[in-house]
Amino acid sequence: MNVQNVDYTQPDAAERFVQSLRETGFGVLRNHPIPADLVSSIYRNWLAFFTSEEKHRWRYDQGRQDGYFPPDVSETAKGHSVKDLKEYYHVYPWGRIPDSLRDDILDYYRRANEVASTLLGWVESQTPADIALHYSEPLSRMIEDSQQTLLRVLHYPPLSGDEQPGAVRAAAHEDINLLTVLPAANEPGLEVRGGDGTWHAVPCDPGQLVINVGDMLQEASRGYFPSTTHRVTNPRGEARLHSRLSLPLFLHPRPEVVLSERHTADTYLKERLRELGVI
Ligand SMILES: O=C(O)CCC(=O)C(=O)O
Ligand SMILES: [Fe+2]
Repeated sequence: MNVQNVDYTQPDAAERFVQSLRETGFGVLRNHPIPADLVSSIYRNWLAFFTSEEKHRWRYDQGRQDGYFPPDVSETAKGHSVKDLKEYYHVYPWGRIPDSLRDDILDYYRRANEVASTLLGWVESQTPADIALHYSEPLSRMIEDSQQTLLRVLHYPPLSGDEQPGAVRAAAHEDINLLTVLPAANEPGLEVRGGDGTWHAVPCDPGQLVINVGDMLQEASRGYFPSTTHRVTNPRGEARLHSRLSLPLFLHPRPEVVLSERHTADTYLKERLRELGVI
C-alpha cells in the first residue's frame, strides 16, 4: 500500500495522483490552493461550538439532514453494532449554520468544491477510454450545482474511559460518494486497509489534503477505482485527552445522475443511508 503524496503544482500531478487513487483508493496533495489558516481557524471555532451547550439548539432535521448530530445518534458503520465515538455537524449551503461560523465554513465549502472539480477532471482524463465511455456525463459535471454535496464538521471528543467496549472513533467503512476531500485533521488516526488486510496510517501533514475514492466512483468506473476501507483509531496515552477535528467534503452528484445500469445517485444514496440506519 503506497499512498502517494503529490505536489499539486507539478506537471505530472494528475497522472501520479490518479495512479495513487487507482492503486490504493487514496491520494495526498500538497501545495494545493486551500489556505491552511482557513482550515485551522475552522477547527478552532468549531471546537468551541462542540464544547458549548449551544450545539443542542442546532440539532439535525430528520428530513433535511442539516445541523448537529449528537454522539447518541451518530453513525454505526455498516456491519458494526457499536456507535462511533463522534459527533458532527452537516453543512449544506442551503442549510442552517450558526451565524458566527457561517462565512468561514461556506468559504471553505466553495474552495474545496473548486479543487474537487479540478480533481474529478484529472480522474476523468486519466481513466482508460474503455472505462470512461461508461461515464454518463463528465465526472466534474455530475457535481455541478449539486445540492447534495455534504461538508461534515467532525468532532471526536477526548476519550473518557467509559466508552462501550469495541467502540472506536470511526469503525472501518467505505464512503458512499464520488470522492471525499479531507484536509489534514488536527490529530492522527486515519488508516486505510490494504489488499492484504493490513492497516496503514494515511500520511497527512498539516496543510495537506487527503482524497479518497467513494462507492459511487467505484460504481461509475465499474470497479476500476476502488473505494477502499478506512477507519479512525482511538488514540493512546496522553493523546486520549485530545479532541480530534476533521472536515470531510463528500462529493455527491445531482440525484438524477446515472451512475450505472443499476443506479442513479439518488437510488444509490438511499440504499446506503438505509443500511446505515440514518433514514
Ligand atoms: O476523520 C477522518 O479523518 C475521516 C472521517 C471519515 O472517514 C468519514 O467521516 O467518512
Ligand atoms: Fe470515511
